[in-house]
Amino acid sequence: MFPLMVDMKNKKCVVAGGGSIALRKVRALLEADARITVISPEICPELEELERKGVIAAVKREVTDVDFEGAFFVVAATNNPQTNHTIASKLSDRMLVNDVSAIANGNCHVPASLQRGRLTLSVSTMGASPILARKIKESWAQEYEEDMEEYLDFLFNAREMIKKANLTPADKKGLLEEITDNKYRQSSLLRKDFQRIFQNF
Ligand SMILES: C[C@@]1(CC(=O)O)c2cc3[nH]c(cc4nc(cc5[nH]c(cc(n2)[C@H]1CCC(=O)O)[C@@](C)(CC(=O)O)[C@@H]5CCC(=O)O)C(CC(=O)O)=C4CCC(=O)O)c(CCC(=O)O)c3CC(=O)O
Ligand SMILES: NC(=O)C1=CN([C@@H]2O[C@H](COP(=O)(O)OP(=O)(O)OC[C@H]3O[C@@H](n4cnc5c(N)ncnc54)[C@H](O)[C@@H]3O)[C@@H](O)[C@H]2O)C=CC1
Repeated sequence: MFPLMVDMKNKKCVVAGGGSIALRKVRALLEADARITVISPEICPELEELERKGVIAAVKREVTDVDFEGAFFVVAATNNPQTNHTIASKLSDRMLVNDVSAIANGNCHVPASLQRGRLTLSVSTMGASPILARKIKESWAQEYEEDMEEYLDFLFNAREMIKKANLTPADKKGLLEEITDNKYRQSSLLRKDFQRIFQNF
């Protein structure tokens, strides 16, 4: 397995199944601005609501092979493991496929993830214990609170300025190291000072 961040923006994603697990994957995909179609004979009220709002497309019937044409990512999330397996085995050589009922069938799976602006923390247990993955994520949530968002924006902007500055590579490296010191995470005053000093550089 190879951990990778994938740009899902406007990518065609097909979710087979309309239950609680399909809903969880759809919500995560919406965070990534994916273009989602849910196909399932029964569709839970929350997914129906998303369809009504025009946020996703939904088709009320069993999946067929043509539904997956041109898809970038497929989630096999029906409550029939055999159906999920059939979908995954047909598609996993051609596109990204996540079989929610068996890790070995697809070619990717969804880790537990925590987002703080530009910071993403993800953990997979390779299916050994999704609950442990969730608990690790929850412990990170204590350690990395909402303030990380602003700090990451600072790091991004400061790094852009450092990269463009007329400095030696060694000095740039020193500054890039310096801004990751915890004091900059803790003090917005120090962050502002750093940026002000650098702007006049
Ligand atoms: C392989 C994988 C495929 C995939 O879904 O991509 C997979 C597979 C399976 N999960 C099952 C069960 C549960 N999964 C959860 C929860 C989560 N599952 C997630 C991911 C993954 N689950 C992938 C591996 C990731 C990894 O190992 O790290 C999380 C991290 C992310 C997410 O789903 O978005 C999310 C935490 C959400 C969060 O972040 O808070 C809970 C607990 C709960 O719901 O609270 C239970 C019940 C307890 C239990 O069974 O352990 C079953 C048995 C189904 C059955 O009994 O029929 C299978 C199938 C099998 O066992 O092969
Ligand atoms: N990966 C994960 O995190 C977890 C995975 N699971 C697995 O996910 C499966 C689904 O769980 P839930 O969403 O809770 O089940 P659910 O019973 O709420 O929903 C299943 C959905 O699949 C649809 N469906 C059935 N046959 C279909 C077909 N041929 N084509 C399209 N849609 C079809 C049903 O209409 C229903 O909407 C479980 O059977 C289990 O194996 C369960 C818990 C966690």
